[in-house]
Parts: sequence; C-alpha cells; structure tokens
Amino acid sequence: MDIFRSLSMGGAKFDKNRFKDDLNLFNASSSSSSSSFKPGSKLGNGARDDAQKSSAPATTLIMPETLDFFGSASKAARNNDADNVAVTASAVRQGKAKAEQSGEDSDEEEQEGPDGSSSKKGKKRKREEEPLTKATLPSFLKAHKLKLTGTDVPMPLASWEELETRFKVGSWLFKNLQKWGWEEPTAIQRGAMSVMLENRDLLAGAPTGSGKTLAFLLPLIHHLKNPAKDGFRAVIVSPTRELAQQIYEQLRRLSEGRRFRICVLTKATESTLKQDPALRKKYDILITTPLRLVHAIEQEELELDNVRHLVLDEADRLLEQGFLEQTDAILAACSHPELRKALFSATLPAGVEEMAKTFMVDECRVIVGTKDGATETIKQSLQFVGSEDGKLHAMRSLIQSGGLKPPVLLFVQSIQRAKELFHELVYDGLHVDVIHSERPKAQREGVISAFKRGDIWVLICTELMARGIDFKGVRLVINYDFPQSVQSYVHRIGRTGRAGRQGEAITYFTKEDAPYLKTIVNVMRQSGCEVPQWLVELPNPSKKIKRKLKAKAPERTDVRVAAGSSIVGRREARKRKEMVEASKRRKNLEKAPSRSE
Ligand SMILES: Nc1ncnc2c1ncn2[C@@H]1O[C@H](COP(=O)(O)OP(=O)(O)OP(=O)(O)O)[C@@H](O)[C@H]1O
Repeated sequence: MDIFRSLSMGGAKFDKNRFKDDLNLFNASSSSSSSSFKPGSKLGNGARDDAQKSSAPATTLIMPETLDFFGSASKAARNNDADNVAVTASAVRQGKAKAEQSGEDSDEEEQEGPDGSSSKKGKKRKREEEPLTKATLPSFLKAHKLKLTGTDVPMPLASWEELETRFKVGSWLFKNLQKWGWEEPTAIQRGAMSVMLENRDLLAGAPTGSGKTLAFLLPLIHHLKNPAKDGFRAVIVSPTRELAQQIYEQLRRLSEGRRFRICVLTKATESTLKQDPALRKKYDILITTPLRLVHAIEQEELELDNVRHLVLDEADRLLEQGFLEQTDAILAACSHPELRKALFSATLPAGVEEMAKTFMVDECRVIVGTKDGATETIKQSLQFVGSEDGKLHAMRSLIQSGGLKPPVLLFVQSIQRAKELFHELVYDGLHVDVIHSERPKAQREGVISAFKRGDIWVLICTELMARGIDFKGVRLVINYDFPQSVQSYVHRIGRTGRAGRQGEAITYFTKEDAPYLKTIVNVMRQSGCEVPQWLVELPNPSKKIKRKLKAKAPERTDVRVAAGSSIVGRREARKRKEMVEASKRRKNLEKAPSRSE
C-alpha cells in the first residue's frame, strides 16, 4: 500500500510533493524546530537549522571541513604519490612541540601559502595529499580531529594509496576496497588502520557511522594474507547477532576472491562444529556474540589457541556488567603469545579504558573528536511531553505536522513497551514493525531486511538495535523513552546521520526524566547543537543518580494505559472502534443475500 495513504489513515495528511524525497528512499538529507519548557516544545537545534534550509546540497554547506569524514564536502582532486613515511610517535611529539613552539596553527598556515590567490580549503586539501612529515603532522591531526596517544604511535594514513606503498597491502585487497568508491579514508581509518597494520594493540574511539568497521577489517585481512586451514586466526566479538551478521557481510565483500573461511557463530554453526571437529581447522575468521562463543568454548566445540587477532567491537558494552565475564573468558581462551587486541567503540567511558589497559600490551590510543561525543551531522532536540500519555500525543502531532520523516527508528526501554507501542501504532495505519530479542531469529532478520528495503517506515526497537547497526537511510530517531545513559543516547541517535549524511534525533522527556536531562544537554552542546541557556544551567546529575538510572529503567505507565487516559488517546480509540464496527457492518451487508436471490 502507498505509504502516504497508510500514514494518512491515522488522521495525518501527507503531501506527496512535499515528501517526494521520501519516495527516493536511502537518498537522505534534511529537517526543522525551537525552545521553552512546555509540553510539545522542542529544545535544541539552532544554528544548523538555518544552514539546512539553504538550497545548496546539505553536505557541502553545513559540514565543517574538520567533520567531513567522508570527503563529501569537497571533491578536490587528489594527487597522491605518497612516499613511505614511517614516522613514529616520537616524531609526532617532536613535530607537535615544534608547531607549538613556533605558534603554528593549521588555519594560519593555510592562509600563508605562496600563492595568495588560492583558497584556504584548497591549500589544506593539497597539503593533506602530500606525505605526512613531522612538520605537517600537527595540523593534519587537528584537521581530522585525531588524538594519538602511546609510545611510538605509527603515523596515520595520508591517503588510501599508502596502504599499498607503505604497508604493502595486496593489490587484490586494495582493488576490493576500491569497489566501494570511497574517495578517502575517514579519520578513524587513517589513525586506526596504520596502528593495526603495524601489529600494535589498539584502543579506538570515533563517532557513530564514521567507518570503524572497515578500520579493523582491512588490517585483519591483510595480516591473514591467505586462507591457511590452520584453525581460527582472527576473532571478532560483537554484542548482538545482528551486528555480527553485518560485520560478516562487509568482511565477505572486502575479502572477495580470497576464499577465506568465515564462520558466524550461531546455534546452527555451533552444532556443525561440534559434529565435525575437522571443520574447525578449515576456518580462518570467527565472528560471534560473547555468550555463544563462551558456550562453544565450554563445550569444547572450538579452539582459540591459534588466534592472533582479537577485535572487540562496541568494546565498552562488552566490558560492562552482563558481558564482562564472557569477555574475560574469551580473552583467556585466546592464549597465543602473539595475540593482538583491538577495541573499538563510539563511546569509551574512563572505567572501560582503565580495564582495557589491564589486558592490552603497549597499546596505542586513537580518538576522533570528543570522546563519547555524538555525530555532528545529527540535529538533536529534546521535547517535553508532560507525562507518559503526552508521548503518543507528540507522536501523532508529529505525523500530522509532516515532521515524521521515514524511515524512523523509535526506541523504547523494554520489550514489553515495544510490544505495547506496536499495538498502539499499528492501528494508526502506519507501516510499523517491532524488533526485540524475544522475536525469533528469522523474524528479526526479516524485519531488518524489510526496513532496509523501505517496506517498514517506523521501526520500534529496544536497545538491541542501538549499537552498530548501519541503516544508511534512517532520517529520524525518536527516543520515545529517555535513554538510560549517555552512551545509550549517543549510540541510539547514531543510527541516523551516518556516513556524512544529515539526520535528526528527537528525545521525549517527562517530569520524571528531568533530573537526567543535563547529561543529554552536555552531549548536544559538545556536538555543536544550540540549547537554551536555562538547560545549560541545569545541575549535572550525581554519579549515584546516573548509576541508578543505568541499572534500572524507571517505572513508566503502560503505553496502553497512557494511551487510554489521554484525551487524544480516548478520541483515537473511539474513532478506531467506530471504524472497526463500520467495517464489520459493511462486511455483514456484503454477506447478506440480496432480495432477488
Ligand atoms: N572511507 C569511507 N568513505 C565513505 N563511506 C565510508 C567509508 N568507510 C565506511 N563508510 C561507510 O560508512 C558507514 C558507516 O560505517 P560503519 O558501520 O563502519 O560505522 P561505525 O563507525 O562502525 O558506526 P557505529 O559506531 O554506529 O558502529 C557504512 O555504511 C560504510 O559503508
């Protein structure tokens, strides 16, 4: 059914002309909104709003160069004949010190080119094309918002070409990479790949949607070189099955033509490994969730003693209560003395970093942007909805005002609430579905494919979908229930605004959520969103309060109860009841024999 028709069934009017871009799914960009603490008002946005209303393509106008991870803001021709530069962190430090001494600043340097007529941007791009030197490194790091820490940290990649010239990455792998047509490496790819290619332990943090997956996959394949039939040599751990599957798909594409044996550990593959011990030797790479892997280790269904590369994706989640024990068991099972470890996430709380240091050896730390920061291409806002019943009202207003820009991800705090909200919205005639861990695997996969295809326009989800999942076209994330931690907020909203695209995130809050508001306000400010002064002046919640929220989701009135108790809810329920009764009457009439018969 036409989505605009079905959306209209909920009482909303959709103008096809106005939403013609929506028809062209996964061709994202866009947005709207303002302040004051009353139900329905949105708090946030600001500067970017004006920019987004401009007629030029969003990426070129809005994105500052420093945030242009994907080079989409500038298509300057590149001319990379990069010489090999094996500069180490001592060089990094020397160069930095020199730059600081001379008061060198990247922006100033750009204005001082020999050719006074060329633009600042042009000069900067040109300088990036050249091989990095001690002198150019500080401004390069600044331009890419890269922070490198550790002893002798390898020099970042100046260009893709350095993969071949400097690291001798096989031409087959380089060709596979080129198939994506990505003009240049993202900041995290520049910083993290060189560290992994030099076979060092790594702790890497970079915003959501900034290409961390490729940053660890490419070095990993490079090190494995060829299929070896020597048992698992690389293990990638991710907190969810969905993310493991997504990593597998990217890995398969990147290793095309090399016949690596890759195993995504599921109940089915686990039982195959159990039945056929010889098979275990045939695999090269394992992608798994922690629980499944620990089960397989305990059942002695596989061995990890030949593993040389261990990647923990969404590392902070894997080192949190709930997964920590399993991650510990995995680390213990990967017993090869030459094991290298790489930890990646968009959020790395201090406690996690401390823990990581206890099992990493002489690690390099590569951070892009502000630690635990949100992606800056996401327009964030907070919306006060009064109490629970105000949320559905806000949702329906959003539909009616045309602000619901599909595809939309809608986060709630529990499976129960996800189910309830689904039942509430499905009768509104929305193309809506729900995903949570109680749904069988096949159904979950089906929902994800349908959402990717654009058959589902609003996907209700739990924390299951908050991390890592790469739906490129998501235009709006709604935090229907307030997130339980800053990390959860950053990852949830990070499902939009990926790969340099624009996105929007709205967070509903009630009176009960107000004590935690400041944590989100801080993230919003850090990522460049304007927020009203009174929000800035709110007190930060204490550590104790934050811990309490993280440990236990707040009690909330059931979605259905809340829906029934609001005026709008009652009106909608009555309308739906009337529609159902009218439809029954029509059917009965159709069934009734006509008099002539
Ligand atoms: N160099 C690049 N240029 C352009 N696009 C890229 C580049 N590298 C990766 N991408 C694309 O960017 C998107 C996001 O990548 P990825 O899923 O690896 O992000 P991430 O940093 O792991 O995000 P998250 O923290 O949410 O897991 C993907 O669709 C990927 O194909």
